Amino acid sequence: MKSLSGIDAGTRPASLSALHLTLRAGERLLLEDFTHTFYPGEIWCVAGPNGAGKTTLMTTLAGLARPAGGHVEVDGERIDAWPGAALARRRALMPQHSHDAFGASVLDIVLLNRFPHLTGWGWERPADRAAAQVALDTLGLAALASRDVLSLSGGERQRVALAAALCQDAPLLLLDEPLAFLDWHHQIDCLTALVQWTHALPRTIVFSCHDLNLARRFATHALLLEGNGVAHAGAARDVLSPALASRAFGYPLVLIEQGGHEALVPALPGASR
Ligand SMILES: Nc1ncnc2c1ncn2[C@@H]1O[C@H](COP(=O)(O)OP(=O)(O)OP(=O)(O)O)[C@@H](O)[C@H]1O
Repeated sequence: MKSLSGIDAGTRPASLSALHLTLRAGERLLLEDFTHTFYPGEIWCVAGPNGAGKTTLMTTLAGLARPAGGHVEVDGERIDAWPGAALARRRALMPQHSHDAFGASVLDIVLLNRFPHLTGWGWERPADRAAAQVALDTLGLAALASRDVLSLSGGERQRVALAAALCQDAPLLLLDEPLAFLDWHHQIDCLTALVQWTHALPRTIVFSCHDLNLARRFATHALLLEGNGVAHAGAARDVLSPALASRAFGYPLVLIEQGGHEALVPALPGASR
């Protein structure tokens, strides 16, 4: 398999592996015996209908939830064997929801994610402030650095959460619906920034997303969960195809093409496909 970085998967060390992973929600089987390896330079979109298990998978891949079967490895080591601070330097998780219990500046909120890099008394160093500034600049948030996070709009707060995850400077980023609350312009800006972020080291990004068209455009690969134990993994355009997406979402989708653009859209009732 080749990624956008142009490096053969076989010659690179794996960032993240799922080995015989089985996920359940109560009695419901979400994912069964899933084995896959994620490599640097790859941007994976996790897609699937509501309740299919995207958040459950992201949380499990981050090592914050135990799978019903199988296990996860980061850099070839079982995730449950990693010391917490060392793991936090290797992988960052942006959860689906973030709650602000108290007011603080945007810069301070982003700086909180430098905790895995702090040493001694735990005071941040110039390098930590520089990393926070880079993350804010990357997401076009520099002008908001001194604003109280409680005064931000939902979309601005979402971008701050993404900046905080970038500031952690981990080579593996797990982002649960990073585009929620964002308008199209900001969705595209964020995805463009993530593509550049991925190629810089290179890093690996796994993000969940409901917009199949943005995923087809920006992700190198896709993991489509059907929510019944079945998952499809591969090149984004192959996996997010009309046939597989129609099956996963339980609604017929068609691919329309115009002037080099492609879009998956719900089929009109009664229209020929
Ligand atoms: N603690 C829990 N106990 C029982 N069921 C749970 C629990 N947490 C999640 N679930 C169920 O697990 C299933 C998968 O949830 P999950 O949040 O992973 O789905 P998702 O694909 O991220 O959904 P969405 O697109 O709506 O965000 C859902 O049916 C949910 O109700």
